[in-house]
Amino acid sequence: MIDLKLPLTDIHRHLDGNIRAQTILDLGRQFNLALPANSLDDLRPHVQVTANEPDLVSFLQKLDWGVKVLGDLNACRRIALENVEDAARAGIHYAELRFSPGYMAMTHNLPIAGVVEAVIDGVRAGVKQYGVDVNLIGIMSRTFGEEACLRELEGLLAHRDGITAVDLAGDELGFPGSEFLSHFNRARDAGFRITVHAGEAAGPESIWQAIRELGAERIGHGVKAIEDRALMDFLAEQRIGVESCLTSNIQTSTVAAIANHPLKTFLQHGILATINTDDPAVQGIELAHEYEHAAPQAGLTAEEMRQAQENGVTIAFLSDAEKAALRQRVAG
Ligand SMILES: O=c1[nH]cnc2c1ncn2[C@@H]1O[C@H](CO)[C@@H](O)[C@H]1O
Ligand SMILES: [Zn+2]
Repeated sequence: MIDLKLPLTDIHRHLDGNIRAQTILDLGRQFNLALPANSLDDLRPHVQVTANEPDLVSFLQKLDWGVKVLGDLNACRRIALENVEDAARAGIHYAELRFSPGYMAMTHNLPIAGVVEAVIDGVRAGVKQYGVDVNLIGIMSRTFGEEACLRELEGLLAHRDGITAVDLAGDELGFPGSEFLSHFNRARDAGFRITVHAGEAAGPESIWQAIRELGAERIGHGVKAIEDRALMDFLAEQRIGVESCLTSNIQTSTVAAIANHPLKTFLQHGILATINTDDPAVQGIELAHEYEHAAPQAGLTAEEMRQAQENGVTIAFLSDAEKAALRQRVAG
């Protein structure tokens, strides 16, 4: 259940994992691309999870059509704007939208820095139009290797002022964090905040690595921390935030059954864990579903959900003044 007196945040939400099926059809037509289907109903199984996937990498393939239709920078701007509209419709007050500019640029060989600029521009227009607060997180997609990630980082650095943080996402098992030390050194030198997808496909050692070697202040998913008591203590003591995404973890087969999701244990352990979507359009869910269905099924009490909602403001990549303003705006 969502506490209407508190700000509603979604701080783990992939902009390029939330491209509307209708927009994929529109852009496919606009750029004359052969799509796997020509109607919404027929397209849906190609771009949305219909049954749980066997693993993370299979799940991630569902995002591919969304970026394959990004035929020019205007298309990137469009999906950024629509993402802000979607966040507003979901009742979100503050969103951190993340995107992988190299992944978006890949199919049509778009300039990566141009993609970053177009996303920033579309989000700015959306913020004005829909009144949601948004910060952007730039993703380096580990799936495509070190050099591709370096090009993403450079595109993000070219628009440093429009980007709040950087993240590492994609195939965690195939591309361990240890391959990206220099990327994160540069990102930290540039003053970016740091969050890393870790402990989703790989084990607790991947979370330790993200914190100690990449400088992660927050962890995306972090599910496998449940296997390491010392790590859970460390996350709580050091106030390292955990961005939980309940339905996503079921759909990627990271967690076998929702009743066994570790979020409740994390909260009981005093970890600053939060409730987020991940890739709403691909998953076929919105944030309300996570609070109203997934979280109760994961065994959270109303008080634990309230705590998770509160944690969303606490660990947001905002200044103390911005957090206070956000609370004030919602409390009215
Ligand atoms: O749940 C997830 N875990 C790991 N990586 C993800 C997840 N969802 C999306 N991406 C990755 O993020 C980039 C697009 O923003 C892509 O690299 C996509 O594979
Ligand atoms: Zn994610």
